[in-house]
Amino acid sequence: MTAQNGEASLTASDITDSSALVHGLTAEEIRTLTAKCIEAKAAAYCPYSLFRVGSALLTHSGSYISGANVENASYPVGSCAERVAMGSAVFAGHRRGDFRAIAVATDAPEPSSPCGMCRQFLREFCGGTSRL
Ligand SMILES: O=c1ccn([C@H]2C[C@H](O)[C@@H](CO)O2)c(=O)[nH]1
Ligand SMILES: [Zn+2]
Repeated sequence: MTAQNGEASLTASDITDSSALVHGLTAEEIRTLTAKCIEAKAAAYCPYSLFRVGSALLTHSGSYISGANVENASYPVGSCAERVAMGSAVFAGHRRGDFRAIAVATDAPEPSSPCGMCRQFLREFCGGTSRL
């Protein structure tokens, strides 16, 4: 699930029961994921791109784990928000099969989807059933 909070933005309160059904989550879970990934964006370290990204994971046990992008002067060394969130989750003890959903927020007007490196990184822990 991708959320933006620039213009034409999605906020947690826009989530309806039917949009939640599409993702196989409850409306409350999507609202919380939306709020958490937007909040996480504020912690981004992105002096090079100036593109803030926040991410939030929901585990089957009901935990929410957030991350934001952390850049580096050597650009490829930086990490996307999704990998920061997943790295924190793994550090907290979560493993493959623990994840129900991952949400991503940016300031862009259109939804943004994870890059190839994040897809590979997430695949290690999400299998094929986690919702984006
Ligand atoms: O899904 C995405 C796409 C981009 N970025 C970051 C990487 C870089 O710091 C900045 C610009 O690409 O946004 C993420 O964190 N997640
Ligand atoms: Zn990425």
